Amino acid sequence: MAQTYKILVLPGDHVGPEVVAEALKVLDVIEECRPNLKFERSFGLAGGSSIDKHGVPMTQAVLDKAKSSDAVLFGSVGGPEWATASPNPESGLLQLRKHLNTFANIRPCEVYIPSLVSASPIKPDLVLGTKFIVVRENCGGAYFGEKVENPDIASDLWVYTRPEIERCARVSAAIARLLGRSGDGKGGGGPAKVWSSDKANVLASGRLWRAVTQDIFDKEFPDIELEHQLADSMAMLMVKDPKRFNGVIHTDNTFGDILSDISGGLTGTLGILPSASVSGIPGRGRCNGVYEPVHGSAPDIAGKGIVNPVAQILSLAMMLRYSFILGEEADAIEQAVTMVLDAKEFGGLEIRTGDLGGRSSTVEVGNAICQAVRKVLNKRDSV
Ligand SMILES: NC(=O)c1ccc[n+]([C@@H]2O[C@H](COP(=O)([O-])OP(=O)(O)OC[C@H]3O[C@@H](n4cnc5c(N)ncnc54)[C@H](O)[C@@H]3O)[C@@H](O)[C@H]2O)c1
Ligand SMILES: CC(C)[C@H](C(=O)O)[C@@H](O)C(=O)O
Ligand SMILES: [Mg+2]
Repeated sequence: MAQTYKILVLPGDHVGPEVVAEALKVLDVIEECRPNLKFERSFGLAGGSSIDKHGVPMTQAVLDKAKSSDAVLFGSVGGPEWATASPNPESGLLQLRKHLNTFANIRPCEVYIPSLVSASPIKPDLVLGTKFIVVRENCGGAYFGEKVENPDIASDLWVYTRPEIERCARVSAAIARLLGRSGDGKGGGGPAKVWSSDKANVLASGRLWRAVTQDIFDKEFPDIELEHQLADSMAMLMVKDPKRFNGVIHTDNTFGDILSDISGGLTGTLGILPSASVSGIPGRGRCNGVYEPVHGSAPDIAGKGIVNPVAQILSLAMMLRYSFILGEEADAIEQAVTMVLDAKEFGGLEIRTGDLGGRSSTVEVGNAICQAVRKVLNKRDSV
């Protein structure tokens, strides 16, 4: 009897549908190689495309469908044509995250092969070997506090409660254990170091963030090394000396948004950075989640067939790992991406999109990754 997983697919706007199409091809390959797994997919509108059809960026029907699914594969939303829409496309994504209580957003950044280094604007010896995972609080802070919006005055209440910080700290600790100090993803060398990033020198919410984080690590994770770093200097040091933060960066919603885009500056592109917004503690059984690249809808390159699908495909791998506990299949996707980026798969032929200095199309990269996934899984079966 096949194990069935229900996935709601929300491609969104602009490049969203282009990259989601490639991730779905990879899912087809997993099904083809693993006949005992079935990924039942339903589709919906989100963001601008939902505004155009329904007048709102997220309908109740889509929210209900998301809740009754095992996970959501999300593309990206927004674009200049909805710049004055109220509510705007982006608020649909926030509604979805809140509705599913995906309180932690896991955003890995890794520069692990020389061919990726060439795409980075940072000096090779500084950037090669960078491996950190931002764990961003995802359902609170300035994003979700009470808003005032008038023509002459506006405000966003940046509010955090103790339980909101505690649960995010538990995810950061779990990720530190899974990642391991050696960065092998299997917890090698004991838990990775956790850097908590805040503005405790200015913001009351930052002082609470720091105090609660320290409490939780003292009480529940005394074996994990924790260090606090102000978010502004962290942003500077991440660029100057990225490997300094190898480990886990535990931070609030706003700083997490910014620090995870700095990751894109380190890799030279957002096109390879995935993310998982999860509603539970990784490693402790299945949880619902929204799997979305860090990048947005990239209207500047949409419709040209040149967007990098890697971030979306790696987000799919995170779905398999965290929501479905299919670690082997997730590993296979990650390995396949490395094989393609590293030009190890196709006789040294460089298959990569323009953001990584290549000339391949979105579809060519997607096809190459599919082929590599097939190879990895079939090889495993024959061992
Ligand atoms: N998860 C989401 O849906 C999400 C995330 C971020 C931004 N947005 C929205 O996306 C829209 C555009 O935002 P933006 O331009 O500030 O950020 P963006 O992430 O869409 O693009 C920033 C730059 O990175 C490039 N880029 C992004 N993804 C790429 C990929 N996969 N391959 C190659 N190049 C890539 C773009 O071409 C652009 O030059 C806005 O409406 C924003 O609110 C949505
Ligand atoms: C589109 C927007 C709501 C979103 C965020 O700020 O969380 C995006 O920038 C991201 O990083 O996922
Ligand atoms: Mg962002």
